[in-house]
Amino acid sequence: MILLGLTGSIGMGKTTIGGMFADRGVPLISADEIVHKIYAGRAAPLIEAAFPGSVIDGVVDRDVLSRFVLGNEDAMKRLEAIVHPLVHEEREKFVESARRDGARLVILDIPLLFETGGDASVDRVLVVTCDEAIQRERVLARPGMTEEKFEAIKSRQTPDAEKRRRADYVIDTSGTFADSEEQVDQVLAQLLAEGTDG
Ligand SMILES: CC(C)(COP(=O)(O)OP(=O)(O)OC[C@H]1O[C@@H](n2cnc3c(N)ncnc32)[C@H](O)[C@@H]1O)[C@@H](O)C(=O)NCCC(=O)NCCS
Ligand SMILES: Nc1ncnc2c1ncn2[C@@H]1O[C@H](COP(=O)(O)OP(=O)(O)OP(=O)(O)O)[C@@H](O)[C@H]1O
Repeated sequence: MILLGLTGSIGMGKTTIGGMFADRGVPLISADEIVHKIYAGRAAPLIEAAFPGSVIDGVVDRDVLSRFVLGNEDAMKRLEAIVHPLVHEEREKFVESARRDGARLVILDIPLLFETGGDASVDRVLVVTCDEAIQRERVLARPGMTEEKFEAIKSRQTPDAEKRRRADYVIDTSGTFADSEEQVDQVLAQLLAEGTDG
């Protein structure tokens, strides 16, 4: 079974590209989705204890939490120390179950793959990229996004050019959705051919 790490900087299209692989039947688990799930569950009491007032009705409020951590490196590190081990556990469970099901390929969508050294525990890395101007336009169009928030997030992410250098596969989402679908088909064909070679 090939473990493919999927990553890319904010707004470059990880989630969209991951969805295209999932549409083609590839099992995929997303770190962001795990975070959403545990913020409504077992992470909530731990986060409330560390960042009082950040949990509302049992669910982590991401806007409140952002105000604690964005631009505050110490606070962000404390948050990550709570969240990342739980994410890791959930991901391991998923990979084991895909292995039991006989999957040939599993995709792990991990925004911070390089930043957390996760690239060492996957077999191949796919980086999703796009033109910087398109990235900015997409991200600033999101509700609640500000220039400061965008810069704070970007400053904690490995630069796109470095990600591309370290990738085994690159998909560029600057074009149309059809262009992206075509690149997904090409990468998938290469991966499955590799898997057959043993
Ligand atoms: C800071 C939080 C509250 C902001 O939530 P919000 O819903 O506004 O944004 P969202 O989660 O969609 O993230 C927006 C962008 O920031 C990136 N990002 C998220 N956390 C981090 C981080 N710790 N360091 C760098 N970039 C990050 C995401 O990958 C994405 O590109 C949230 O991202 C969070 O709780 N992060 C800590 C957990 C974490 O490390 N998650 C990353 C995947 S494990
Ligand atoms: N050709 C394309 N391929 C993929 N996405 C595209 C394309 N054209 C426009 N988009 C848009 O770009 C946006 C990419 O956002 P997406 O959520 O996939 O990025 P992301 O990298 O997962 O972001 P984040 O890091 O914040 O989680 C989506 O709104 C998508 O509709």
